[in-house]
Amino acid sequence: MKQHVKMTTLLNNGQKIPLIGLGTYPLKGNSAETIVYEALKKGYRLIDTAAMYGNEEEVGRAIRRAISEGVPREEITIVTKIWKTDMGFSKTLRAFAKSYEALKLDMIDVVLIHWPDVAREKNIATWKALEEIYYSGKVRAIGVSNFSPEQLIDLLKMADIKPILNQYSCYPGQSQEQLRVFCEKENIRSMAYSPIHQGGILSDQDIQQLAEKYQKTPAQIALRWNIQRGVIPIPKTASSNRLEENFAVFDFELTDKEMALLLAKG
Ligand SMILES: NC(=O)C1=CN([C@@H]2O[C@H](COP(=O)(O)OP(=O)(O)OC[C@H]3O[C@@H](n4cnc5c(N)ncnc54)[C@H](OP(=O)(O)O)[C@@H]3O)[C@@H](O)[C@H]2O)C=CC1
Ligand SMILES: O=C1CO[C@H](CO)[C@@H](O)[C@@H]1O
Repeated sequence: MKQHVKMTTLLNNGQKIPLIGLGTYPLKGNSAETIVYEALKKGYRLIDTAAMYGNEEEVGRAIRRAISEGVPREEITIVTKIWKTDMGFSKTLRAFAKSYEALKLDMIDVVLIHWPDVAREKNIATWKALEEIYYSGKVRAIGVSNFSPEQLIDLLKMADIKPILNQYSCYPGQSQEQLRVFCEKENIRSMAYSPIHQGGILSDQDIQQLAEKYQKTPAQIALRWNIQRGVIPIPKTASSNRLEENFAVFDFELTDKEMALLLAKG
């Protein structure tokens, strides 16, 4: 589990980001803190949280503890998000201040708009607030989640800072290929939530056959598929064993034909 140092890619601002991370919804309290700490000790370097998850304090505590025990802060990417009800310029500034206070890390690596609003003006006002937060020096990068190509095009028209990434649901069966290609063309990194479809891909027969071929699990096949197409998966688990399983995806490679087979699922 110590391969993390090379397991990074670059974002459009030159910032390094790991190829896989840990999701934390709906973990709270001790279970959130324990699994985040354990993940960092086992080599994970990307942690996804959000104000809406109600676990930023625990996540921050786990990260600070791992850092105090020698995990290099500069290797860690912490992602948090501005929730729907906190959108708009001043509300976003206030929401970020709360997240910043809860996480208690001097620098937040990535802050995302959690969901686009139907009102274009609200997305713009929220983005302008994120830009102001970026200029304040408290965040390293800003991005979005659940944005379509159309919503991204709209945002890009008025953005002084380009979104660093777009986090959306993505697994074999919901490849979101059009969105992925759009993001790649715009140099916006794709990040996959629900990368194993909350367990929904485990019984897929093609995935099971590939798992057998590579002596891997179906979850590992689904995670590897996203990694090979440049998408960063953030599987959630509360289990120590699955934490290790989900991270052990760097010792095999799917063929082009196998990549296409999984892509064709939708
Ligand atoms: N931006 C957004 O709007 C959203 C972001 N997210 C983020 O993405 C993360 C991941 O997405 P999520 O929806 O949780 O879905 P996932 O696809 O990560 O699935 C998580 C579920 O799969 C189980 N699981 C994990 N690993 C394995 C494995 N190797 N084998 C079998 N089962 C496994 C977990 O159970 P167990 O814990 O028991 O292992 C859990 O029930 C969230 O935690 C959150 O951080 C999620 C939804 C929306
Ligand atoms: O991040 C999230 C976690 O899961 C929730 C329930 O599916 C989503 O609504 C939310 O976007």
